[in-house]
Amino acid sequence: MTLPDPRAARAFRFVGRDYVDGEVRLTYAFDDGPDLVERIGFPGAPQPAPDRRAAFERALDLLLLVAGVSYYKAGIPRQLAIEGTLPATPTAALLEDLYRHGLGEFAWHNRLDLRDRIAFPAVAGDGAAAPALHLPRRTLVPIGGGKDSLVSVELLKRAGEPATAAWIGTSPLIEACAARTGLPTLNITRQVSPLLFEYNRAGAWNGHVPVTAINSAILVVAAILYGYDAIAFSNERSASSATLEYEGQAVNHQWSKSWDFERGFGEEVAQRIAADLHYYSLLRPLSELAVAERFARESRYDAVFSSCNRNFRLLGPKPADRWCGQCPKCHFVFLALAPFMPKPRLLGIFGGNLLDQPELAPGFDALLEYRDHKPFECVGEGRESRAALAFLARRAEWREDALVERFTTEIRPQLAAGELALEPLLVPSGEHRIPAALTALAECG
Ligand SMILES: CC(=O)N[C@H]1[C@@H](OP(=O)(O)OP(=O)(O)OC[C@H]2O[C@@H](n3ccc(=O)[nH]c3=O)[C@H](O)[C@@H]2O)O[C@H](CO)[C@@H](O)[C@@H]1O[C@H](C)C(=O)N[C@@H](C)C(=O)N[C@@H](CCC(=O)O)C(=O)O
Ligand SMILES: Nc1ncnc2c1ncn2[C@@H]1O[C@H](COP(=O)(O)OP(=O)(O)OP(=O)(O)O)[C@@H](O)[C@H]1O
Repeated sequence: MTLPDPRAARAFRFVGRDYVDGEVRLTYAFDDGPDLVERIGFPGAPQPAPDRRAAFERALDLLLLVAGVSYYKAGIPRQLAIEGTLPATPTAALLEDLYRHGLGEFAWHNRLDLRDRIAFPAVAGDGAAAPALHLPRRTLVPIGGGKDSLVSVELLKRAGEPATAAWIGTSPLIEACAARTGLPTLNITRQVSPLLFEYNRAGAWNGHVPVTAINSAILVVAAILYGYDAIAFSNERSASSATLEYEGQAVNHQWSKSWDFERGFGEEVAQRIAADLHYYSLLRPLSELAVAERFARESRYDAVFSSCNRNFRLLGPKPADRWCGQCPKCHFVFLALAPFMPKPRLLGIFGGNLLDQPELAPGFDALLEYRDHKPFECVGEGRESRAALAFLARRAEWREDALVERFTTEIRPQLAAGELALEPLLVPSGEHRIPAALTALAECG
């Protein structure tokens, strides 16, 4: 059968969603083309309690609309057709923000302008405020296999908060981290429609999607199904900074990890799904360096964690080792941990010294925003990388390594000395939604 070209479609249809035997099915289509069906599996096949049924239905509606971003991007038609319940006006505004900003990197790479293209049909008015569901006091803590969520896990353990380590997908690496936390675990499966991959192979539009928003909407469904009153992500302050500016617009690879998304999504959940379900990020006041400093305080996860996103591909090859050593994430995490860890421990984790490999200079330059923009990856701000390298340049055990020496001789003379201090970047700051009982622990460690 010849596949229709989604780029020629007039409409993207949110066809519907259902929940049967522990599986959510989300269905989409371009015009009258074949259904794209995403499947999300909730182990134990729970049924929502009768008094949570209405909230569950609203959470499914939100998930359908949020997860549609993966499929919409294949064609980006002007018309969005919702065949189930239309969202309230504020929800439509949240979705427009998500699709525009969350697809910002996608649009930049494909030289597309999405600004006037995305409008969600909506019902007027705010709708009724969501009631409280009397959810049990316990937290779902999503884990991604990297350092950030493991810092959150340890904070929640120290605070004595009942928590479950939850992850989406079938990564053995995340599973090993989850087991290492010692917390109860919850593994939610997710199967992206195979038809999307066929569209991709046939030349559909493709690029980055705001995956944290998708994971967030899945976890809202899980919180109502299993009974949790909090979802604690591990998105740091630095995630709100743009990757680059283009025609006056900020393009942020990590947009759905940003404070703007967290605030909007958290309010949406509390106002329209369940008044007592709290969505927040426990690391929001921290920079990437501050998170790295906390992670370095204990070695419990050294042998299992990895921040290298090449491990988490759905298709295609994965690296032979937990750290590929070649990608921006490997470079940044090595650099961010170096000021806070004994060198032999860090080299043991990565299986080598990335700062003593001259061929990696272009990768580190991009992190410093030297002759390049920050990479499209989950990495800290340029000033964090510059401060970390300036710190290492003063340390006897690091200063003779090729890329540290190059920084000292070639790059540092071009930088203002006053902007290279590490300590100010470790100070918590900025807005957050952390519950009062946890704020002091999150901010002071
Ligand atoms: C693992 C990864 O980084 N993948 C990115 C990569 O995808 P690639 O084409 O190399 O392969 P697959 O991951 O196997 O995906 C195959 C195609 O499937 C589609 N797709 C996948 C997942 C999904 O949720 N929706 C989808 O539509 C897509 O068409 C894929 O081509 O490059 C893609 C294009 O730039 C990225 O979109 C893939 O990123 C994944 C969605 C992903 O999970 N990435 C996270 C590791 C990630 O980037 N996290 C960000 C958070 C950003 C945010 O705002 O949430 C971060 O840590 O900064
Ligand atoms: N597969 C997943 N399932 C559930 N949550 C995830 C998944 N992947 C990432 N996350 C969550 O999304 C947020 C952003 O992910 P991110 O990759 O920045 O964090 P991380 O893996 O904990 O740390 P690192 O930055 O070192 O990779 C974190 O809260 C993380 O737990």
